[in-house]
Amino acid sequence: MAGFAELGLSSWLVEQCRQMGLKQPTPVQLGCIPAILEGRDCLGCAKTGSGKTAAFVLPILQKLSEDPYGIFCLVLTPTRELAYQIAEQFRVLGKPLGLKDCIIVGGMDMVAQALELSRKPHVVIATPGRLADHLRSSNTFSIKKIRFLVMDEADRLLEQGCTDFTVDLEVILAAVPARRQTLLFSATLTDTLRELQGLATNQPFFWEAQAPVRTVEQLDQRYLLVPEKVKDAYLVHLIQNFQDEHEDWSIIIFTNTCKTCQILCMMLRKFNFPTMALHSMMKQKERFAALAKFKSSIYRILIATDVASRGLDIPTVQVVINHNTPGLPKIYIHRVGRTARAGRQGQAITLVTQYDIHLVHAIEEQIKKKLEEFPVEEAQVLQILTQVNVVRRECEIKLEAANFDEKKEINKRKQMILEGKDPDLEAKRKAELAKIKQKNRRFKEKVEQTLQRQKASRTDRRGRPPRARPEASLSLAPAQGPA
Ligand SMILES: Nc1ncnc2c1ncn2[C@@H]1O[C@H](COP(=O)(O)OP(=O)(O)OP(=O)(O)O)[C@@H](O)[C@H]1O
Repeated sequence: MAGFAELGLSSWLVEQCRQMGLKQPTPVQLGCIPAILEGRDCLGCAKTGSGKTAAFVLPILQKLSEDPYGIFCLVLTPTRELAYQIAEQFRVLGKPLGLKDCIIVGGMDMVAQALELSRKPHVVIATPGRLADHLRSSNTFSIKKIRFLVMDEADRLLEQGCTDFTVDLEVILAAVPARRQTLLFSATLTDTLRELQGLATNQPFFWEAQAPVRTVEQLDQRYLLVPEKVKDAYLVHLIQNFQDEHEDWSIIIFTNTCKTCQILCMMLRKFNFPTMALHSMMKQKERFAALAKFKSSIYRILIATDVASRGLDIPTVQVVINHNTPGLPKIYIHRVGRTARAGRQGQAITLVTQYDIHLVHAIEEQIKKKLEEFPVEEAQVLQILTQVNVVRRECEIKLEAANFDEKKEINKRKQMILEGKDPDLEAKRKAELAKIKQKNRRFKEKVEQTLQRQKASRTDRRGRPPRARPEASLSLAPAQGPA
């Protein structure tokens, strides 16, 4: 098998790889590095934990060493934590170059960032929102001459999820040169391939790992069917067992909302589990601190929203627990990909309620693998059920007293103001929309009731004696429809 040197990388980079413990290139590196060195655009789709970051960092560093200037490369990524992680890889592998990097993410001091940008770093690693803010408000730096534009987790950057990057990306794409190399990477590129291909037009090279299953082989994937009301007792039971059976352990638990994340963190701490929370309602400094404490194993459990589901590389994580079944298979793929990375073993357990079974089927269909049931002694769970529910309720009350929802509302308003929207006007629009929806729903219900009655009356006329129907006068007159 070809080594890093055979891919066309210079000896100093091969030495950097050796020092970092990267002995042989992974398949995505084997495929993409030569194409990028040739000057082609690249779309790299490979499983989680397969070394996609080095697949773009190494050839960029090589090109930078041949013609060093700033700003040479711009890397966009959807989350702040991921930006820091990518910067770290650039720094370590690019040390002999004296690489200057600059991280531009939200939640950090904008003035300090502007100053750093004006010093022409070689590589800028940014989340789209904050970089677009700088482009709108400052003319002390330029990305007009960049050679490389990288979009890590490219499908997330382009999809219109709860954080929509479209407007910010427009600002950024208008500021970069047309003549550039564009590199797009993700474990789930294929879903948005058509949109992505519009960005990579320079002899694009597409690399996709050929594998029957979309998740890694070393990952043991389980589900646990639990009634909604006893979910938390199962969670506590799972963690307790894992703690009892392993000496060196780390778990990431994913939840669907910031509030659940916060409540569960408080609850697990009451049971003396060393837990840190990570979600978007936390201050950025707290987010970094939480992650650092988890990475250094001071805390063994990280309970997070999907802000941590993509890209984070924490080799010690042995288990991922999905407290809720992800609504999209692609979110599942990224979440469970936080374990079993770089050839290591790992386990993923998804808590499934009776309402989520269809979601599990969708996941299985996408990943092309059946999840197996995780065996649990129900009697043991029942023993702690009341205690867990009482503790959870206490935590909920405590959080309510701390005005968590109110803070969320304030944060939302701040965000709207930053986006140039009027929060009161938005609230009014939302309320009007809700009213119209409610009116529509009522109208639909009335129509359905009327149709049912008409059907019943036809059946009656065909044989049975007619029943008294006082409300049968309801008609389908248009006046009853929504305005
Ligand atoms: N050639 C290699 N040999 C051994 N380990 C490697 C190699 N390349 C990268 N790694 C290691 O593999 C781990 C995962 O790499 P990386 O974070 O780049 O994965 P990824 O493919 O970007 O995953 P995700 O899709 O989750 O973002 C890292 O710890 C990295 O140091």
